[in-house]
Amino acid sequence: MNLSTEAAPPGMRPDVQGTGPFATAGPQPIDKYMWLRDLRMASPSSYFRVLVNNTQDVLPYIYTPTVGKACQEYHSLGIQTRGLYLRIDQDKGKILQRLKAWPQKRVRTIVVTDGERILGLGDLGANGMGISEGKIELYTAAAGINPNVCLPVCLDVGTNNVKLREHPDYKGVRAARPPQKEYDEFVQEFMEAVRAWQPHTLIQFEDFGNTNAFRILDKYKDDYCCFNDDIQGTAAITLAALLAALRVTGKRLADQRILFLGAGEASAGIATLISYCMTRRDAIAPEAARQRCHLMDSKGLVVAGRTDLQHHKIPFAHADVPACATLIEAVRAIKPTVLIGASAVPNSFTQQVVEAMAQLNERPIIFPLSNPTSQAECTFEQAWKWTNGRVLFASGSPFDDIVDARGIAHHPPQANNAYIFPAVGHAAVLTKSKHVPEELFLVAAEQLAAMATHEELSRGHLFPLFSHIRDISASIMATCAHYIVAEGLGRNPGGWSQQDLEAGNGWRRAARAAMWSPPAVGSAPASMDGTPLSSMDILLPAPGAEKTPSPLMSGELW
Ligand SMILES: NC(=O)C1=CN([C@@H]2O[C@H](COP(=O)(O)OP(=O)(O)OC[C@H]3O[C@@H](n4cnc5c(N)ncnc54)[C@H](O)[C@@H]3O)[C@@H](O)[C@H]2O)C=CC1
Ligand SMILES: CC(=O)C(=O)O
Ligand SMILES: [Mg+2]
Repeated sequence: MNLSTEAAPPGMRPDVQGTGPFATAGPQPIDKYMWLRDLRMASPSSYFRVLVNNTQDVLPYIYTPTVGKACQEYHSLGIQTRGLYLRIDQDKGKILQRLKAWPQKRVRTIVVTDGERILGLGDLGANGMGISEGKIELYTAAAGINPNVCLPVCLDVGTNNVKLREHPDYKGVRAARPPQKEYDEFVQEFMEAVRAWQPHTLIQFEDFGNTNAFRILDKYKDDYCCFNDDIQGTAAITLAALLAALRVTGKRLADQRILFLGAGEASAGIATLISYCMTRRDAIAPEAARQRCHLMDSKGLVVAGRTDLQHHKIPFAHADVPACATLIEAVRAIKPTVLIGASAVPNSFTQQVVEAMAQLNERPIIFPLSNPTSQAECTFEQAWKWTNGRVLFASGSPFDDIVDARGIAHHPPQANNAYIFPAVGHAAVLTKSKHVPEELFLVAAEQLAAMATHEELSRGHLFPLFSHIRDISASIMATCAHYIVAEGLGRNPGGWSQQDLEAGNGWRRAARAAMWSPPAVGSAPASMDGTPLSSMDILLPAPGAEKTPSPLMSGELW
């Protein structure tokens, strides 16, 4: 549909600074983002129908890459957030009080950021709320968590982004990030307050800077139902992509040599899970498995003897490789079968690097994972061209299809943790899991890796398309929920007996039944657990808005 010819529905912002979806110049992605936000406020049922029925089409607008731009401009977009800000200068010592005063009385899923590392865009302070909002929408769209029980949170502890915090429109705390002790006390107060307020709530840490992310995860992972999406969710999707690629090449995981550009949350998380998987699948020793993973940071290859290494890099500091300052040197020294980018350095997978990978491997596996698109290490087109179409590719943000000389379209798979976290998180919520064990990410990855059909694999699709995400999530949820209960960490989903769960596809049916869906057009807007959708202040539609036909619902999306 052409939004530029549509009239703005009543109650909706017609435009953003004159370039909106209804302007004659045609809508920009950020306008579509704003339009969807407005639709959510005006008519939540319509919004969730759009999201659930068109997830793949809408994904680039509510999520990467557009959410990156939205976070960069959040302070000047006139956004009214539905999330909860907790400010270190005003709410310290009063977080529980704030939570108890919040209009949602039942919350089961929280995505929380402190805004320090938003995608590959750096410290965006309070603007990071946009990422918590975007991720929480995917819990509903992809895994059917009732939106009434979802809460995006931003811990506003200040920002070291001086330009942003001095901007006249910036609404966050206008101070530098605090010292670690003060920061840790604030996070601790938040964790305890959430537990006191809502004991069975899953907490997803999102886009924290890596100096805090690893420490926070280590501190809370065994005592709280929580996980870090950038470390653990990313690990699972990347392992899934790799295992699916190996279904194409027919090679063993333990025979791979994997080189990472970037040695932060994503890379360390992926390398840890891959090596763990090697020990489980191919029965090799943990040390030998880690030897197959090589990380590069901004100072060069991570090798034994370097004295400047953060804690999370040390397991991957090997003695049997030379110090390499550049990626091409490292490719020549290590001869990787797999090249993974999680550096947020655009164009770092140069023609020389990609061609070297193509010389070393019949089917080079190349995953530029950095987000948003502007930070990707290379594009699909480049990887395709420089390997003569032999690449097995997956990227963090979406790229266009390539049509080859025979007219066959090749769709670049998206290796984004959005395939994983909604289902893993919903499984933890459904079973009231005490915590989120590391093993769950392995279970989820193996499940997803097996899903693409041989026909899909032959066209480079490592996973089924995101348009099937609810089916994908149901399978992952079922396996994860089963695992949690079998390990004694949680309980059977409410209303399901052991006998029902063990019969036929019992766990899958239970997962499916737990998925909330928006009400059909014309029916009363009620949620599956009986809570009226309109009972929550944040989701209150404008009077009569439900009757307004949405142009988004009338046919093809943009
Ligand atoms: N596809 C997906 O699902 C996900 C993608 N990501 C993306 O991965 C990127 C990195 O995220 P994190 O690991 O969490 O960040 P991080 O800040 O923890 O790590 C970044 C790493 O890149 C390294 N680096 C920076 N400049 C470099 C250079 N010139 N050469 C080599 N290494 C360099 C840094 O030293 C650091 O080790 C981001 O763009 C993020 O959006 C992160 C999580 C999930
Ligand atoms: C996808 C994601 O979590 C990130 O880029 O940070
Ligand atoms: Mg993230």
